[in-house]
Amino acid sequence: MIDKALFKLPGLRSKMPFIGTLAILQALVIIGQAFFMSTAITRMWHGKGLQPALLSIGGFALCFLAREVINFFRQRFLDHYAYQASIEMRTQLLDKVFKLGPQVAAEKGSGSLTTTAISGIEDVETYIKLVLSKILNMMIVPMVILVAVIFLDWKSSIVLILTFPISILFMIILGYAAQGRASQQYESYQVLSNHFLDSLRGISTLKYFGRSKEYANSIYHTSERFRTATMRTLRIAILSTFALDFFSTLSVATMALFLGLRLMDGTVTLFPALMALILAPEYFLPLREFASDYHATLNGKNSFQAVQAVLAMDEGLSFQLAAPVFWTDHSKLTLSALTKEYENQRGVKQVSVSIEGMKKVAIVGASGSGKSTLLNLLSGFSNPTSGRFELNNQKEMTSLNDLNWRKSVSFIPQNTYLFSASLRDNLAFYQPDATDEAILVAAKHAELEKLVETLGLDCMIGAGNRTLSGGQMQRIALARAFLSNDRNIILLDEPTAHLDIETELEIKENILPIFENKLVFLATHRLHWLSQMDMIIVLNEGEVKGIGTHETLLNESPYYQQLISEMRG
Ligand SMILES: Nc1ncnc2c1ncn2[C@@H]1O[C@H](COP(=O)(O)OP(=O)(O)OP(=O)(O)O)[C@@H](O)[C@H]1O
Repeated sequence: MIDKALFKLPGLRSKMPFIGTLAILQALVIIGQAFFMSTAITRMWHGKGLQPALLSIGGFALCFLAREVINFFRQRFLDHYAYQASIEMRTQLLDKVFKLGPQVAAEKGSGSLTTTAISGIEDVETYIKLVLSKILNMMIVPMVILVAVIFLDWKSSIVLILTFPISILFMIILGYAAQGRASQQYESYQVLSNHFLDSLRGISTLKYFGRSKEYANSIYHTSERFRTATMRTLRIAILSTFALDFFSTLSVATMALFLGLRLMDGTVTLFPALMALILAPEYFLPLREFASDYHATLNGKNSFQAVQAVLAMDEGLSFQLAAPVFWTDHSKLTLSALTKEYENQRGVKQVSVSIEGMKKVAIVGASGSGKSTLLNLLSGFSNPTSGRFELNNQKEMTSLNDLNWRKSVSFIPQNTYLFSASLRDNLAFYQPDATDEAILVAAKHAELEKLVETLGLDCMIGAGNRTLSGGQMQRIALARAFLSNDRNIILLDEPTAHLDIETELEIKENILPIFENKLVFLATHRLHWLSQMDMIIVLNEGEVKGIGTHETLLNESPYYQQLISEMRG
């Protein structure tokens, strides 16, 4: 029910004594309420009239008020603390997601991450409030009331002592069953979130191929699974509420029966009997209040664990760069036995290569040979499963997932992401302070002159705005790289894949001068790049099949010869 990691929340331990003290105070005013009410009734029962009872009624009203005031302040205090803690947790979560980079979205799913960061954190906020108020109340209030009942009438306290552990035991048994169901519910929620977001992203493709109805059905079935899982959890949660209500009512009734019999026997007087009876429902109240929010507690616990799981993810950094790297003729990057395994075991295996100075390195291989995987490792967007990087023979790193490294590279991925922003901001992505003149020069190099003329730099593009073709998007990615003066390491993943061969050759003329005085990694399927490269890494099923210049590989590597003839078509 309570996750131990919850106690590691900043400031929580120091707040516990205060909330515990409020729970004790609350128990005392409940006893006060019962005392004054029993006194008033007893006095009136003994025919002393209303006058002497008025003082006790006033005392009762005061205790009632004090109880409400304590509740109000405790609630405000908890609301404030839980809100602050959840904001802090959301900030940590987002920080961590940005530090981990795209690999966390690939691993957990963007939909699941988004729901964790939004509704998940809200569930955690409720969870913190519930744990701090209801669970603490459940541990303190019944005990204080029990002591009072023991003093009033120890025989009545036996009923309370016997039924409380039974109720708790019952709750634990149901709790285990509910936990399993709630975990299934949470898993199906994550699947639904990912499935929904993926379908939304691919909606135009689905529509284009006439498969949108099929997907609508698939989302319906996924949400049905989530609904069924939710209903199963709720069934157990409601069962536990019913069971607790039943046990507490039964024990209060049993106590009332025995007290009635003993009152008639004269073995107990009216005042202690009445006060013990008034206190009995209060004894069970914290337990019942907790049971009524049981479902929310389970949701909150699952969300809390999901957040903790992301926060505990390894950033894969054994060493952090102190500043962005400016690549020089003497800089050196060594990859040693670099391996990246996905669940399907593919990726890249044991890649070892050393690159020095302003080299232009091509990565070639058939589709699925691991080109993008290697570029993602070089960009720091994913962590290797094993192996290491060495920078300038001194800094050994288990991953390049380092903010300063990412600030050193321009990365042109296969699919360019356009931000919902102006054309200017999209072009100046790596160089936000670039002047309009510099932006226009970069746009010209990327053959985007006409587009800029037609739309203007202020035109909003990206999600929800003006859409661009695949080729135009890729040219924007190239213009971004052309504009980035401070980053002289460029990674390009099939940079011209969406362009027709004429445009590609035109842009190539502009790209080649920009490659000068830069370290370049270029993954490509196109033959015409290879003769202009200083080094070619040949991959086949994730393994290196050869490293060298175009000429040496042509003479020495039969696999490269075969690949080249396949590329020629
Ligand atoms: N996120 C991932 N999860 C699981 N497997 C993956 C993932 N990314 C790539 N793979 C697998 O790793 C292998 C290498 O993929 P990669 O995208 O690196 O190849 P590629 O040479 O760039 O292919 P292409 O030329 O088609 O872009 C493939 O078998 C692919 O299915």
